[in-house]
Amino acid sequence: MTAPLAVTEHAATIHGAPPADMPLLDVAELEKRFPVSGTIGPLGRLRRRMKGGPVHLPHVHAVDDVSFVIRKGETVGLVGESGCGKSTLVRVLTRLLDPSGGIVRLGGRELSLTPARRFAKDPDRGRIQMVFQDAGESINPRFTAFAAIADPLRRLRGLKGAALTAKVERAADQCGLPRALLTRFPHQLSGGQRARVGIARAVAVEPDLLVLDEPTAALDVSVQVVILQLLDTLKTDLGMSYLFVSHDLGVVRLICDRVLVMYLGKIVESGPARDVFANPLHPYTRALVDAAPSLHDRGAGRIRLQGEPRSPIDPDPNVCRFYGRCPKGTDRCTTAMPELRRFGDREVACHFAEEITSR
Ligand SMILES: Nc1ncnc2c1ncn2[C@@H]1O[C@H](COP(=O)(O)OP(=O)(O)OP(=O)(O)O)[C@@H](O)[C@H]1O
Repeated sequence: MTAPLAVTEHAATIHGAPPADMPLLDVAELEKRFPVSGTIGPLGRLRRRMKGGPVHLPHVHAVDDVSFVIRKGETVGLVGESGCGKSTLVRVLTRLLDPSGGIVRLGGRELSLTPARRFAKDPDRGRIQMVFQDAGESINPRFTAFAAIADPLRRLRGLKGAALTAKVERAADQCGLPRALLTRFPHQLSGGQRARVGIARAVAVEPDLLVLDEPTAALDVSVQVVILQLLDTLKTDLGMSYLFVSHDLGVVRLICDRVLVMYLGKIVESGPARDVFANPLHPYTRALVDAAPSLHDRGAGRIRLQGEPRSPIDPDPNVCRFYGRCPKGTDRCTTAMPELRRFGDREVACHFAEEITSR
């Protein structure tokens, strides 16, 4: 297992010389806001400004001041309820979306300086690849398995002819996809085979970092196990790092070195996955662990907690996002947003973390 690296260590790489042991991925103060639909648009904003009216428009703060690092060879889990911002975060990291602020640095290169549209054709595009939840939906239905795997090799590596075929076949072999299936379309493949195509397509261009957005959620439990084993083998054989997004805390505890717990756009706790789940320090992580389906109920659905989350639209910067749902909440939580603080190899954003750690 890779040694843990705390969330705030990124600071050393933002200001001053990069350390010798530079993280593979360095995310600093990342923000992504979406305008609330039905708002007035750029022209309306201009009109309001000319009339001297308010120009601020409401925004969903989907990712709010998020910082973390991933080291070479590490598997980092990302967990949190639906709507906490996991998909938005990974879409910004993989440069499918532009951030509203902050830095994404991969192997020292600041990816966030390149607009998403331009990055799609960038030679470094292949260094960070994504595997989506449902390969059946993310693969073009008119592409055979061969064409799906060949597509990024053509676009990003400029391969064609025999060299292209050799790379596609190699990726299929690595992912346990029989070559005879390469001529089939997605609807002619089983869920597990489609998942293998999605993974082969991502690893064919030899990325440094694979971002897996619930890669097994659409699969039967028995197939999930086989795909997780495949991912484990590939990681060792190809020397990749993983960011693994999942609702399944059992799987995250099993395969991840570290975990990031996200709530309403913010990281509220991070640390070694086993320790975080065995002894959660943030009341939200505790609630998540308590609400997680047992082994018998695996696949029973997403975790749902009691109570309504606060609104993600222009949240009050002085109020803890978990206030209102938190059993520990007091007036203090409504006047000062708790910052992430370090406790050994853990980081926790709660005013009462000392109380919890000293139990
Ligand atoms: N294009 C968009 N426009 C406006 N709001 C958006 C957009 N995409 C996401 N959001 C909002 O951003 C917040 C985070 O959504 P996101 O899909 O990232 O959460 P999630 O944790 O990935 O959820 P799930 O696990 O259900 O996929 C939500 O409040 C969502 O409604």
